[in-house]
Amino acid sequence: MTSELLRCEHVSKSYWDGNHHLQVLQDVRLSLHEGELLAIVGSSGSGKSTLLHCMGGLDQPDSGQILFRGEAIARWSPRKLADWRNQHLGFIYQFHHLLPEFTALENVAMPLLIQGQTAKAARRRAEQLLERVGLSARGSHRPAELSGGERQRVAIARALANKPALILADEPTGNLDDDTARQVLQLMLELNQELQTCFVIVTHDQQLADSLPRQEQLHHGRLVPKQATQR
Ligand SMILES: Nc1ncnc2c1ncn2[C@@H]1O[C@H](COP(=O)(O)OP(=O)(O)OP(=O)(O)O)[C@@H](O)[C@H]1O
Repeated sequence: MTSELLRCEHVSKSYWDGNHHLQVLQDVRLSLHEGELLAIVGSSGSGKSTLLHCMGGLDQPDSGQILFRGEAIARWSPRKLADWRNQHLGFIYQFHHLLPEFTALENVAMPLLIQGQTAKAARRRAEQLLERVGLSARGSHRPAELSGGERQRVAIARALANKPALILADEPTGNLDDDTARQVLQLMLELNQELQTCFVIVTHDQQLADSLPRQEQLHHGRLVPKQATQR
């Protein structure tokens, strides 16, 4: 059994919409191990993105806590939180969020340059990553010159640049046709196996979640057994 990477302990979160408190997460308890691949599934508005944001320290729970390798991230200073994100986390979004004025290679190299690597080292690693995601011939293309699936492959390569322990992916295939979505998902599964990088993949696609090794279901902000959402 590998050791625990991230734990959500009794995480609850609500938003105030001007008139009411909207309870978005309720007593979420979740343990993730190094190298795991987990799908978080649930209908629109069930709290999936909010939970992912809390896991990545981009949003704070009202109560409960998130622990990374046993340390409560809420205790960290904003600087430590930012350093932690840079060193240990990668993010993938539904819409790739690549920088439009930079090439695929430059987009992948960017986190490495920000981390202080030399231009040469960053370029070499970016080239290796683009090759791994099947895009070595596309390094000089800008995002607008790539297909949707290629853009997501670049986004995956960029998320992996810093060799993170954990990748948080919010509907990474939500904007792709079925075939391309399957290929992108397959790539993430392979990378999870090869690199032992832990992936959390948020999706509302039950079929996709069923093809993954582990899934947790959110229903009105609570983690529930799968059959409980089918009522
Ligand atoms: N910053 C915010 N302020 C107020 N309400 C919010 C905020 N962020 C999210 N919500 C609300 O919280 C609920 C859960 O949102 P969340 O984005 O986590 O759901 P989701 O399961 O990811 O949905 P989807 O699949 O549609 O992206 C929604 O009702 C949403 O409107």
